[in-house]
Amino acid sequence: MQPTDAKKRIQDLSTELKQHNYNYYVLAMPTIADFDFDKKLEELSGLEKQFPEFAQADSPTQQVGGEITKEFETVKHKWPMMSLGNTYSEQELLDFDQRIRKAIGDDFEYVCELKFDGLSMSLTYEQGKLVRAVTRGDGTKGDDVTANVKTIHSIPKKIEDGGYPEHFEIRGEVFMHRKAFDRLNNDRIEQGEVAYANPRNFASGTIKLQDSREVARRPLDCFLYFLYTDKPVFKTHWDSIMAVKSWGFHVCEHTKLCKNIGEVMDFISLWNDKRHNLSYDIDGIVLKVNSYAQQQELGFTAKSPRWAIAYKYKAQQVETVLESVSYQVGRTGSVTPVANLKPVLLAGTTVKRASLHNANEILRLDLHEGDSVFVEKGGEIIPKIISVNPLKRKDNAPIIQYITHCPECGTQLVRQEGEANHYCPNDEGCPPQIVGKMQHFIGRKAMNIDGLGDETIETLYQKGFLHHISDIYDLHLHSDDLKKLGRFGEKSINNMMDGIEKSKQMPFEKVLFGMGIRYVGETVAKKLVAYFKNIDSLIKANVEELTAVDEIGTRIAESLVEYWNNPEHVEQVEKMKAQGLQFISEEKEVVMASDKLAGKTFIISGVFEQYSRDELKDIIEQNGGKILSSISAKLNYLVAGDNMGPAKLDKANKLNVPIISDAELLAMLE
Ligand SMILES: NC(=O)c1ccc[n+]([C@@H]2O[C@H](COP(=O)([O-])OP(=O)(O)OC[C@H]3O[C@@H](n4cnc5c(N)ncnc54)[C@H](O)[C@@H]3O)[C@@H](O)[C@H]2O)c1
Ligand SMILES: [Zn+2]
Repeated sequence: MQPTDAKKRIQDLSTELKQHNYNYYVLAMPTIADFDFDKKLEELSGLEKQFPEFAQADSPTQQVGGEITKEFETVKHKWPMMSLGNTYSEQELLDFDQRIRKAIGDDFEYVCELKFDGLSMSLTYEQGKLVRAVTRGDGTKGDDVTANVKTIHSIPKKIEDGGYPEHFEIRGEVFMHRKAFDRLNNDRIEQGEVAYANPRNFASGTIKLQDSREVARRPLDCFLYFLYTDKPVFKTHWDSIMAVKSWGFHVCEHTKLCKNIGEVMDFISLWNDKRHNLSYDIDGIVLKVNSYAQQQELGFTAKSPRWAIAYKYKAQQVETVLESVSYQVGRTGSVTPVANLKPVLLAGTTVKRASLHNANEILRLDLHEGDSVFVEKGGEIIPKIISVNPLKRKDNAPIIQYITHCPECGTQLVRQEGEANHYCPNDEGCPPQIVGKMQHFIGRKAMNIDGLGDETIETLYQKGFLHHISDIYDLHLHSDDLKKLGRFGEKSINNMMDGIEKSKQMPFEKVLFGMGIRYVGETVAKKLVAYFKNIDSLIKANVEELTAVDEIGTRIAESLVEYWNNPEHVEQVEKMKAQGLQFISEEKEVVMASDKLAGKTFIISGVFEQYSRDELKDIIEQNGGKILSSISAKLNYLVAGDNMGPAKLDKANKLNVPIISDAELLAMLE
């Protein structure tokens, strides 16, 4: 390669890889397979060796890929959190073993561990108490996510028995079991939210949430695999890990002490098959030189220890033929293209379909009719088309054109600026949307109507009884016609009517969630109801007022405004009000406890140990205080808990707003 070309390639690769790092670590939404990422990184590393004059100081080859965020307090790591060298080749593993032998001789052992596919976490314990949890961040500094990590059950908040050092740091991988991922991700898809591609991304996205109560709802687990102490306590990694286990930490039972690289290879091939039976994802094996003294002799590179390496499994791939592309329309109108494939066996199951995600993905693949495609089942649960085999493309094969009109109702599809997905806007006339909305409404998490199921909804829609959610509450007017259908007995019709009647008592937040407005999931519905109290104020609210609510961003706000812009939706609400559904939150009667806070204004931010934010809000209001929606010079107090965003803190400081703790707030009432 010519120097000018090399210079350009190095620049391009660096820029591209930095963007991928951002997508992966910060957004938890990568757009490229790990294998391709690693290949590009390897190419960059090779070029930098050949042309060191063009290597950038902040090259992705020299730094851990993550970043610290603005949302959490930044903490400097006492011991840097590094990456691991990695390889996909057994030959390179043997080379690694040779290098070690050259440096320290033949007398050493390896500890082999599974390489859990999650995110690394550093936990600090003092006197046996968990005092801090910090993400890897950029390797030197990380985000303080203690409040969120405290919700993980398998991490001890306090160690019971003695025998542990007074101060220690322990590191491990936070991850989500596949079952929990499937369940929660399906909920997201149902609510029209962006789905996560795999459990790793879900875990990583979860740890960075601002609301610890939401984190607590998403079950995470953690395996520990490094111990750091000020004074040396153990001689080997193995001994430290065994001790850690005896203190009550979760250490993976498959960790194995290996005498030589041969035993390591056996471990690798054993887990190549067995990994599919684990309840969580691993993406490889980590081997670490066991003795601490030998680790010290070997030392570190800029980015990773020389005494450890990861062997990564290549995701299994097969080649098959694309038979057709079909399009599914979901309850929220979102259109998902699906590739129908010639059935093929992959990682133990027959694969017939693969998700194509959206129009961009079809473009990225440059997909043509009848193409031969490579399909992969990696961390992703749903198989994915990785690439096309251009050699097998038939001459004149037409390119796959994304549909312009809804396959279910013929309406022209829309695609909002900045969004990847197409939508069918005809939510009042598109069958899967109409039926899907009603099924969502009666579902367990929404109105939970007994005596009415998904199939009945489908039938009643087809027979012309149901079109809108509100029609459910008119069904009692048609019980004779229902009997005539011959499908339902008297008893089941009575049950149905009972269930429908009872559901009128369901609280406003369930009704709002049940309406199935795009991006308004359970939590969002609760927040909106707590803030606006009744549907009329919610309908009137503009984007600015909506985003003043804790955790409501512009995407949700715009979706709501757009929804209420349709007069049919407002009419529906009026009809359901008349039918007796709840559109006002049951006001907790404010019993004034005192007027000690009269005339004072407050904002509550962050996470508190003893109270939820709502509880603190009640306390303030019951004592005559007022809650404001944004920080201004008018604000009297900012009540700050853990993990408050630094931007808020900054603003409060600039405006000289006093910052108080929950304890100080309570002291004002004494
Ligand atoms: N697809 C993308 O866009 C994209 C972008 C950036 C990074 N990546 C992927 O991430 C990898 C780089 O990430 P990395 O720097 O975290 O390195 P890594 O994942 O290759 O290895 C280091 C990490 O492994 C984890 N780990 C799991 N089990 C472990 C164990 N038993 N012992 C020690 N550590 C263990 C730790 O979190 C540690 O930080 C790349 O290999 C790449 O595949 C992908
Ligand atoms: Zn449609």
